[in-house]
Amino acid sequence: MNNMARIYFNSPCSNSNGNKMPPVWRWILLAVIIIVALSIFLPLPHIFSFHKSHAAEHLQELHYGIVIDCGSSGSRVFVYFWPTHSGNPRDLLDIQQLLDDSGKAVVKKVSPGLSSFEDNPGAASDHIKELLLYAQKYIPANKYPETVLYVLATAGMRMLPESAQRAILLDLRNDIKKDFSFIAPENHFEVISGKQEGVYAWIAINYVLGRFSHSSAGSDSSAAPVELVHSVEGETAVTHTRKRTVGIIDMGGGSVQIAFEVTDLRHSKDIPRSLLSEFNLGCQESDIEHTYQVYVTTFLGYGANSARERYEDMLIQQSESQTRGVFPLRDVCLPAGMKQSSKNDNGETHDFVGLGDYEACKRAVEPLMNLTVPCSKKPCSLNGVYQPHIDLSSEFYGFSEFWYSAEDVFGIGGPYSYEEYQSKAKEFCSTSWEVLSGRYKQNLYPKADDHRFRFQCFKSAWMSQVFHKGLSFPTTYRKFTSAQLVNGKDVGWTLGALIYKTRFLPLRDVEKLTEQLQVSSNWRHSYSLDVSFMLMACCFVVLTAIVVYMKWLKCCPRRADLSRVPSMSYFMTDQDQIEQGLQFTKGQGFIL
Ligand SMILES: Nc1nc2c(ncn2[C@@H]2O[C@H](COP(=O)(O)OP(=O)(O)OP(=O)(O)O)[C@@H](O)[C@H]2O)c(=O)[nH]1
Repeated sequence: MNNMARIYFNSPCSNSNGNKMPPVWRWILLAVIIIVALSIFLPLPHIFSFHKSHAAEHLQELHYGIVIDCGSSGSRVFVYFWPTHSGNPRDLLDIQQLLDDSGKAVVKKVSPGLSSFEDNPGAASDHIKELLLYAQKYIPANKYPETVLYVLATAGMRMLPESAQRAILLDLRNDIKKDFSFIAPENHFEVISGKQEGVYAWIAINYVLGRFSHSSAGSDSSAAPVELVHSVEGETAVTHTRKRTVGIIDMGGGSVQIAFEVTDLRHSKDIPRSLLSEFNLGCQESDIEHTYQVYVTTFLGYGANSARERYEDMLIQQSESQTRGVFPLRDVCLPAGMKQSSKNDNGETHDFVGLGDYEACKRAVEPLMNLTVPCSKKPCSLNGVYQPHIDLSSEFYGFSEFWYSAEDVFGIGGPYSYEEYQSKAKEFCSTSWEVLSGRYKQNLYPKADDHRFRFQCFKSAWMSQVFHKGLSFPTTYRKFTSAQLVNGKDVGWTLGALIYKTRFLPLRDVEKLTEQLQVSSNWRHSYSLDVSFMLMACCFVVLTAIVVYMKWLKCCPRRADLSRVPSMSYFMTDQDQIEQGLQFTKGQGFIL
């Protein structure tokens, strides 16, 4: 006690005047005012931040989808993901391809194609399971039950008799659900039509290029030219503007698809309904902004591998009629000196020897395009099928064979130039097989597998003829790009299939957002009432406090008097006094 200083707080009113407002009440009054003020202003940011963080959490939740493309040359699995939809009906789902830790797309291919299980359909599911086991490693296990799975087969399966298709699909439907918990009802396993395949490829590229986006945001999308679209709403013709879409040509192993938007109803009237596809990518029924009319057609048997088979059959037939079966057959579409043995559908083996003549090859494959088939309505493309005039100011993208044929061996994938392509192809075909195979062994063509390399000469001639002679693109056309990835994203038709098949998913989020907006506007209304009430209460409390304080002041001594009264006293030891040199009387306080 001796060595310590004690501090006393003396109220100015705690004198001997008989105070009517004890200090404790003053503090209570102050506390009430502070509490009332805090209760009004503190919840605002808190409530808003709660709403914001809740919404952010909701949007960050990821959803997954798996699509397996069962093509004629093999089956390939793709994994996609998307965050919860924004709830804005103008937005489509933001579907992205899943990448692994090294930034590579999660994709796996198994060969041969699903159609090769024609005689053993019970083994088809094992083939697909291998792909699913791979894909599911990249998806969080708790998401399996809400992950959608589509197994979609194309040209290879289309070429099988229906009974064989059914047997294979049945095996998949029965077996896959036993081992995997993905969402995969029966209709998620199907053989899609060529038209669907074309439309899906068209959707995929336009989606990735941002051509379906109706906002001006996004670098590529904002650079897209604007198109006037004439359509009909009810009885009236309307015109609206939106981004110009690009056309596609997709050449697989078995079939070829071409699809492009028809933006003028006057032209679409000329197009047979079977060649026109109208669809709405929006989640709401009368969504004109997302409704597109696309000319789409498919040519089964016009894919590069099927065309090669037809070509070999044609050579065999010609040789049988002309040379009475002299073998090996001389083949202008194989590199000079290359020998090739092929088995036909009857199990017969035929030998071919390459002559390496690219121009002669182009002429030789022409009859396979069936350009002389009567054309009931002009103009026609392959096989007598009507094709409206193509607007050459619009862009086209070429997929699959168009990409592999240009890129794998020639290294010129991307913007297409007729002259460059022809010169590369001519040079390749005419180079002797001995030289070419030497280069191949030195790994100078790392992207090309053995099959691609052997048939590159044929495939490049076929691709060129289909593009220019069959589909009538002039050799001067400069707006064609072969592509596999665009903006780093895979633009295969599987992405388009998922976009199309999940187009109604946002509906739930659109409804949820509308409800939330409703609730939040109600909440804001009731909250503003609360705030008004609280403010009035606060004013009342403050006014009362002022009145009480004024009354209390009257009972207090004047400030001048108070100045003589010690407000805070130190009680110090003798030692303290000496050390601080203060004038101090023992036991008496001093004014601070
Ligand atoms: N370099 C390379 N070539 C490929 C690849 N995938 C397929 N090809 C080749 O491209 C050709 C066409 O293959 P896809 O585009 O997969 O066609 P598909 O799905 O088998 O055929 P469709 O059933 O007609 O759609 C095949 O003959 C293959 O030789 C690949 O990943 N890399």
